[in-house]
Amino acid sequence: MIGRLLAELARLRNTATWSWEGWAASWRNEKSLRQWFAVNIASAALAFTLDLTPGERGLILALGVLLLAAELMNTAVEEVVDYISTDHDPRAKRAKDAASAAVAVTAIAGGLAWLMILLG
Ligand SMILES: Nc1ncnc2c1ncn2[C@@H]1O[C@H](COP(=O)(O)OP(=O)(O)OP(=O)(O)O)[C@@H](O)[C@H]1O
Repeated sequence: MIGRLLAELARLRNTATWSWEGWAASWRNEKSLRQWFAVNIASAALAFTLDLTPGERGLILALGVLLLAAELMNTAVEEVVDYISTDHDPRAKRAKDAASAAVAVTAIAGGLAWLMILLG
């Protein structure tokens, strides 16, 4: 029982370490992630400055974090595609463009939430 618990804790620690390594590598190599992070800071600052309800603040913060997650997935897709081949191929384009569109759609969700909150 204790052995299984320790193994599970070690697995969790590894998962956290690898996630941190993924974040750190993406932060170093992806300008877009750093830009979206800056947008998130500005958006969060505004959410805490304006007179919003806790639910509205929560929605803005959660959508901001989801945007960072989408950007990380976009980075993952780009890395995998380039790892498989850097040859030009319509499938590579579709994969990269779909991942990029996922970021755009998530950003639109955040923009819509802000619009609805501000327009009431
Ligand atoms: N191997 C490939 N085959 C076909 N099209 C590709 C390939 N690699 C990239 N593209 C396309 O070329 C365009 C630019 O892609 P690229 O990966 O250079 O973008 P990027 O400017 O580096 O993107 P980001 O700023 O998100 O990192 C996109 O439409 C992408 O789908």
